Amino acid sequence: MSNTSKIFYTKTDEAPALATYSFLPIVKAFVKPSNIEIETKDISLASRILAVFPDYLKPEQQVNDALAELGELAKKPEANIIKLPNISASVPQLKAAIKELQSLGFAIPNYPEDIVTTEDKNIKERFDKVKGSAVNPVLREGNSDRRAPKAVKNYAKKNPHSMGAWSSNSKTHVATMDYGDFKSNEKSLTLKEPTTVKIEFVTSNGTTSVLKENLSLLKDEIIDGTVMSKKALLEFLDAQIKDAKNKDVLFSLHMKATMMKVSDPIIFGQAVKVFFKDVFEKHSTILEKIGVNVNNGFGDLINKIQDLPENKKSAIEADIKACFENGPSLAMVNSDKGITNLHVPSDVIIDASMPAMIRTSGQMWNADGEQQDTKAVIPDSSYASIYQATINFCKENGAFDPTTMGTVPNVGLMAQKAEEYGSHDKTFEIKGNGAVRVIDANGTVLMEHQVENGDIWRMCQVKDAPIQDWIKLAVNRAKATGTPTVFWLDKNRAHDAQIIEKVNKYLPNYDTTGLDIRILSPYKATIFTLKRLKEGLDTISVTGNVLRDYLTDLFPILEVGTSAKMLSIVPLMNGGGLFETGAGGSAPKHVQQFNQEGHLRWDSLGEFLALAVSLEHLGEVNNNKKALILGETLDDATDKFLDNKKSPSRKVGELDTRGSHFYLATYWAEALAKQNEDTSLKELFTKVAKELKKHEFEILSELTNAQGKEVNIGGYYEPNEELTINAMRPSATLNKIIDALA
Ligand SMILES: NC(=O)C1=CN([C@@H]2O[C@H](COP(=O)(O)OP(=O)(O)OC[C@H]3O[C@@H](n4cnc5c(N)ncnc54)[C@H](OP(=O)(O)O)[C@@H]3O)[C@@H](O)[C@H]2O)C=CC1
Ligand SMILES: O=C(O)CCC(=O)C(=O)O
Ligand SMILES: [Mg+2]
Repeated sequence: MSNTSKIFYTKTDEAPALATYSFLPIVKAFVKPSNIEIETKDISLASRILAVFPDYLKPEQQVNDALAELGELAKKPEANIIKLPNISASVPQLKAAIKELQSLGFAIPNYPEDIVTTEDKNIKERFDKVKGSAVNPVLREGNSDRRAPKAVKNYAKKNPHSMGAWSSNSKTHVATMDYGDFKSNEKSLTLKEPTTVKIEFVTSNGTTSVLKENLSLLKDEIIDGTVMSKKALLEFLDAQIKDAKNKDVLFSLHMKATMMKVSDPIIFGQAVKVFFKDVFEKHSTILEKIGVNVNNGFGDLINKIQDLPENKKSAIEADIKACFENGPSLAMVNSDKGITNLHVPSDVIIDASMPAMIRTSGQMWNADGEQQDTKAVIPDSSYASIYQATINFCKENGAFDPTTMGTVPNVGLMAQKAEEYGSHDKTFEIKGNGAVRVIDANGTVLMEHQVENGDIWRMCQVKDAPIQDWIKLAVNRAKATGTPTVFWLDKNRAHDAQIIEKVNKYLPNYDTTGLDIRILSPYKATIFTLKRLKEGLDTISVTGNVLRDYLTDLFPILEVGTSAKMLSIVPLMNGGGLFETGAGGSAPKHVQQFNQEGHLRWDSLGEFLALAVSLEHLGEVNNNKKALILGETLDDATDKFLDNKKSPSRKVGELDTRGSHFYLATYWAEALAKQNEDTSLKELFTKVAKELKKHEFEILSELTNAQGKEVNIGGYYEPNEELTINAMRPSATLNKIIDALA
């Protein structure tokens, strides 16, 4: 079969991976009679680790590099990829996955703590390919169009999720730097000609080292360079820790250590060191000796001191305790288990963590498991103002009301590793004092920053073709909806000023008569958008890559309760389609509940929406009528699914993900039975719908019986296939109907 009638479906991690074991057999069975093939590509963390170590594995254990294959496919017109959320692994997660794989007999090496030999270096380089956000940037060969579909909005209006009330006396606030950070030090320019640059570090005594060379840049590409001053950062963190104590609010740090996998773990580590300053000052020698790496969080210290002799360990523990007693209270990730905001850099990820706080009356959880006002520390000031503006708005106006509020779709500049989210291979922790220079092929210094030991210097890029595509997408969405459209760009920020020039250059290429398109700074755009939002009015946000990420969690979480219900389309620049399932992540908390109680609360609405647009794309590109019918009927089924409230419940014993899939299948079959455009599909699915309906009670009781007990699927990162299938497909009656179709 040619690729043209093929949809690629990703196997990922955690909750969406579990859901796939239940949902994918249904999908495969429903599309098979129309000769549409679904091919699974395993891009889970475990599979990606195995893919980089073929030489360490037995031949039968080796796996293809499915991510690289999909990355190539994304550049071709025939691409039709459904992408579920995956783990962007922090180092603690990587280590846990490695340990699990080793225990299953895969002889992969350990993550090297210290780089001594060339082999260590080689191993670390391979793991670095897997670390952090290593999947999405590879597949995102297009810009992003994320919005809440009408049916989802209407559902939320009729069935509002809970929203914590806001008090005008709330002490919650955002703390961000006002000098020395990435925003303040940014320099930016647009290249007039193509060139190749190198990045050099020249120490104050004149020694030069090359940080990166042979970086090819295109004509009209925008590049930025900037630096986060370590000195300024430490001063800021120290002041905020004291201020949190004085104001009696929780101290919380909100970073994107997964996507910004070089800079943000370092900043996270600095926060750990400042918070536990006395511990690190008093015990520096021993902590260094046992290899504590604060970039992996406070949890790394706790883990590593476990092996110390009892007297040394208890001395350190006593000083930790003193830091807790003398410092402000820390926001908690899990109060019962004593896991703080500073334990693991991937536990609190800003795009989801700030909206969760705003939805919860601006509060986070303290060590006693109670809600408390919070200082949200976001060191770099590039985007922090949008959260402060939202917090101010909630203090003045109270919480948003999901039954009346408008919606904020997003058009995001994302293609080809745009902006900060593509900067990790050009981010460096500077060792010494001196200057960092970007030098072009003619030897001209394009940019230069004075730096000090420990500063973080980085360069970002964004090519012209993605910017043009992004502006076109924004105009298309504005035209399709007639909704006011705001480019969130700050003329006083170096990078944004360059982008604004391009917007002003390319926008006149379109007929924008009657459209309301404006450019506002992120802070002003937030206020403009929030006022309208409260009045029930919609506003399209057109943003760079970081705000795409932040806003497509912030607004959906406020509007519809979760970003998992977003339609999330990436029209690939070469004509293909990448369909992301929602805008959220892989919900590790859902796996905890599933393991403990056999109840999975993962809502697959994002998968339903993505599959429908994927089928529609397949139908349009290939003139495949059956695919179009499957897509349309799936949308009808999703509407009915929402109307009948068949989303998973949070409570064990009630309908969970598996039961929700049964209902979706039933409604999809019914919609196929009802349509009159294709008689063979009509006949076939009339029978399927009848069977599903007839056995509803039996199927539901089989699914409910599988709940209420611990579930062991033989692994977390690499669960056992058979155990997982059994756990996720526990209804023999349902399986029989689906398998007969397949
Ligand atoms: N596109 C991608 O590949 C993305 C991947 N990630 C990765 O996901 C992991 C977790 O990130 P995190 O910041 O915790 O964010 P998540 O979005 O995964 O989870 C936060 C919370 O959102 C709610 N939620 C998310 N998805 C669903 C869903 N389908 N149904 C119901 N509720 C949902 C859950 O709330 P509740 O617990 O209240 O039910 C969940 O605990 C990380 O490894 C991160 O790197 C993150 C973002 C995008
Ligand atoms: O790739 C990642 O790590 C996160 C992606 C994300 O949060 C998003 O696209 O919204
Ligand atoms: Mg996100």
